[in-house]
Amino acid sequence: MVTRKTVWIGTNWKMNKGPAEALAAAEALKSYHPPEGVKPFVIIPFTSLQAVAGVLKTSDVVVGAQNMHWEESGSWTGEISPEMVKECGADIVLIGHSERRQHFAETDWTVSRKMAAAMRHGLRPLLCIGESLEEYDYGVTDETLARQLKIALHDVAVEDLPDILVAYEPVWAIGAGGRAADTDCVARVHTGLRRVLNEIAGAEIGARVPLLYGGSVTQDNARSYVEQPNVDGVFVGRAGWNVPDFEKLIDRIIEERAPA
Ligand SMILES: O=C(COP(=O)(O)O)[C@@H](O)CO
Repeated sequence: MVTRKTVWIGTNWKMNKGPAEALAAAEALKSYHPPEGVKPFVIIPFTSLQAVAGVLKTSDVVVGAQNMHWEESGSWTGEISPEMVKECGADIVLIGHSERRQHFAETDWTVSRKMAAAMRHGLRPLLCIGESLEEYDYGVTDETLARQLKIALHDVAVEDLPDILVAYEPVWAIGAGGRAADTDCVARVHTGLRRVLNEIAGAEIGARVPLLYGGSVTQDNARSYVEQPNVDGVFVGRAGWNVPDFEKLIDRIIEERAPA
C-alpha cells in the first residue's frame, strides 16, 4: 500500500482563460474527485477568481490567486490587496513566480513582504523559487535557492511554516522553451531545500513543509518527480490548462505510482 503524506498537484492558468472560459473550466472541474491523499489546486487569473472560487467552494479542488500586494490598501494602482484576494474566496496565493521576478521586477524583498502579508491574512502562500540558466551554469543553484528561501521566510513564524507550500521551479525548465529538470537533479535540490528548512525551523517542522517541483511537468513525467524523496507534489503549467488533461495527469500519478 502507498503510505505517503498529502501530494499537492496544481496548475497555474497564468494569463489564460477569460471569465467565460474560466467558469466553464471550473464547472467541469467541480465534480472531480481526486485519489485519496491528493490535493488538487488551480491558480486563477484575478478576473475569474471570485467566480471560480464560488463554483469550486464545495469541491475537492483548492483555488488560488496568482499574485498580490503586501499592503492592506492604499495608492497602489493596478494592485490587489491580501484582503481582496481573501474576499474573492482564494485559499492559496502564488508568490514569487519566476515570470513575476523576471518581467515585473519582483525581488526577494517584495517576495518576503508578500509572504508575511499572506500569513497575516490567513492565505496559504505558494512560494516559487528557482535559479536562472546562468546561475545553474555557474553552479550556484543551491546558494541561489537558499538565499531566495531564507529571505522569503524571514518574517514568517517558524511554527507557521507547515502551512506554506514551496515550489522549486528552475527558470530554465519553465514554459515552451523550457527543458524539464531530470529527476536526479530534482531529488538532489529538494534534499538541499529540506536541509535549509530544517536549519531554519528544526527538523520536526522542516519535514512538514511541502516541497513541489514545477517546470515542463507532463502526464508522462509527473509521476517520476513525485516518486523522489522530499517531493510532495508538482506544479504544472501548460499540461494542466485543459481540465480533462489535468485530471488525467493527477490520476496517472497515482495509478502508476509504485507501492511504497
Ligand atoms: O510556470 C510553471 C510551469 O509551467 P510549464 O508550462 O509547466 O512549464 C509553474 O509555475 C506552474 O505553472
